[in-house]
Amino acid sequence: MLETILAIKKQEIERLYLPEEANVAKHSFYQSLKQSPYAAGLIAEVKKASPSKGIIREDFNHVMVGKQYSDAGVQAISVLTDQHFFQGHRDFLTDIKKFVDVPVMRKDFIIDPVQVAESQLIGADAILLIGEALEASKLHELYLQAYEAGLEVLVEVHSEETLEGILKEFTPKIIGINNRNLHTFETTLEQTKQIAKLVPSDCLLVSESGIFTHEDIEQVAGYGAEAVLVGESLMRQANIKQAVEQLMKGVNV
Ligand SMILES: O=C(O)c1ccccc1NCC(=O)[C@H](O)[C@H](O)COP(=O)(O)O
Repeated sequence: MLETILAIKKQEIERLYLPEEANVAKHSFYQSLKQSPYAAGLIAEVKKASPSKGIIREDFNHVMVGKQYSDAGVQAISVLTDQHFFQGHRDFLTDIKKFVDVPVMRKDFIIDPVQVAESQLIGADAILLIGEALEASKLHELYLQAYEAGLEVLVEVHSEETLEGILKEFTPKIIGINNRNLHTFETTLEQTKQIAKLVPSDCLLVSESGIFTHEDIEQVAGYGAEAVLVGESLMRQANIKQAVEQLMKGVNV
C-alpha cells in the first residue's frame, strides 16, 4: 500500500505549486505534548476517509472538527492533507489554523524538500516523516530542513528495523510508533510495546493508530508513550468534544 501511495505522491509533486504564505500564529508541538495534564497528550486527527476504512465521517466539515478538538482541550491537531487516499486537502490545514490556538501537524506522505517548503507556507507547526517512506539519510535531510524552516517533526516508524536504521543516522526529538501494519492494515498496541524498547529515553514517544478507549491510552502510556495520535475513533462520534473527554479522562461525561 505504501508503495502505491508514494507512486501517486511522486506524480503529485511534479505538478505541485507553492501557495502564498499563510498568516497564522505558531505553536510548539513538542511543548504542548509535554505539558499535557493527561497520562498521555492527545494529537487528535482530522480524517475524513482512509484506505483501510473508506469514508469515516459523512457530515465532514474540517473547520468544525478542528474547533471542536480545540474546544475539548486537545494538545495538538493532526490534519490529513492527502487528497487521493484520505480525501484531505492542504487548505484544510490553513483553514483550521485560523480558528484554533493549538499546534497543528500536517499528516501526509512527505518525501521531497518542496513538500517541506509547502508545509511551512500553509502554516503547519509540525510535519510527519515516515521512516518506511524514506532512506534514513534522506529523512535526516528533510528533518533538518523542517527545523530550519521552523517546523517540528514527528518521525514515524512501523518496525524495529526502520527505527534502528534511523537511530544510526540521528536521534529524532519526537518518535511515533504506528500500530497499523501497512500491508494488512491491522492495528495492534503490541507494536508500541515491542518498538518502544528501542526508543531512547530522551525522545518524546507517540503511539499512533488503533486507539479507541481510555484503557488503550493507559496501556500505551505504560509502554512509555507520552502522547497518542487518534483519528478514526474520534471522527466517528457525533459529539466530538464529549468523545475527547471520555477518551482522555475515562469517564462518561
Ligand atoms: O488509516 C489508514 O488506513 C492508513 C493507511 C495507510 C497509511 C496510513 C494510514 N493512516 C495514517 C495514520 O497513521 C492514521 O491516520 C493515524 O495514526 C490515526 O489512526 P486511527 O486512529 O487508527 O485512525
